[in-house]
Amino acid sequence: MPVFEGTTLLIANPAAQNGNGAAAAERAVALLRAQLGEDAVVLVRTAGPRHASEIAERAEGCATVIALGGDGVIHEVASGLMRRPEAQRPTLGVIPVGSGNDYARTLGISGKVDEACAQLLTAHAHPADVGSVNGCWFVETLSFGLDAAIALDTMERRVRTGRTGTILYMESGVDQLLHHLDLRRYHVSFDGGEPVEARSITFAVQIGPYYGGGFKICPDARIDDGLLDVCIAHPPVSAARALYIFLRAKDGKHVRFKQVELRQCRTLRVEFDEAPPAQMDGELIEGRAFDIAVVPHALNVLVP
Ligand SMILES: Nc1ncnc2c1ncn2[C@@H]1O[C@H](COP(=O)(O)OP(=O)(O)OP(=O)(O)O)[C@@H](O)[C@H]1O
Repeated sequence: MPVFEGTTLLIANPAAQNGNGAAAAERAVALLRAQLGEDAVVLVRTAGPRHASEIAERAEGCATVIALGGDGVIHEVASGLMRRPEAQRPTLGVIPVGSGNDYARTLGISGKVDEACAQLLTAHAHPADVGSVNGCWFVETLSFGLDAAIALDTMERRVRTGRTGTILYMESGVDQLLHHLDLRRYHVSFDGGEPVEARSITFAVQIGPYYGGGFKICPDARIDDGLLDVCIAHPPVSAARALYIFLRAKDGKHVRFKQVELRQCRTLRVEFDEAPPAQMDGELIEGRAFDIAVVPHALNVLVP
């Protein structure tokens, strides 16, 4: 089906970015309707957690579903679409209105609503890989340890301080690095190989290159290569050194440090001694053992 044939469903989180999602949704639906027709775009506002994924899962007869909000609501919409049969899975478009906006950054979609709508209206559908972990889906990032603790800390910090974007992640990162630099012990097996025991500070599994609001943790990750890109930060490292390496990750320059290991795989299993802080696309995931795989080209996504 051509990208904008039939009804386009716009699923918007009015609470995204401290409430900016509400006005962004009104603006986006007006811009999309002006080009596609009054009746061609249906706006549904999410009422709370998991609502976006329920709406996406029921998106009958839509060629395209657009998620408006932060990485959390994009994650929910993509998860709902993944629960549909592959042949009836609409194309996913995103309008980023969040604090991190990492998936939109990967797709090259603007953080400004007007520009994002213009980009989507002339975009084409491109196949994207999706990650699976213990029966859940992720479109950009899954991580354990320090980086996940940072992502989870940002949620509480944003409510408390009202900050968003890179400054929010920087503040949180510095605080976690200086006060919670814990080593996690685990066994990991890549592509069905022998499990190896290791300890690390961070362990990120990526579909796209970004996490944490623009940190290029796996600079070479591509959304369509059928591979998971993994970044592991090994000890020994002091808090000051870890902070220095963390700041270099903003532009992907952390990869030159000997503590940083990058690798690619299609599946991996990681079993921690104790349940670590863990996040997928910025949302909390709980557990001690994680079975992770890539589903190549599982979802079509709109790219400029
Ligand atoms: N109406 C709503 N009121 C409150 N929370 C909602 C509502 N709809 C969805 N949510 C939840 O809000 C959470 C965060 O949403 P979202 O990711 O869109 O914005 P954000 O948190 O501002 O951005 P980011 O994920 O980039 O930090 C999601 O977990 C989602 O389930």
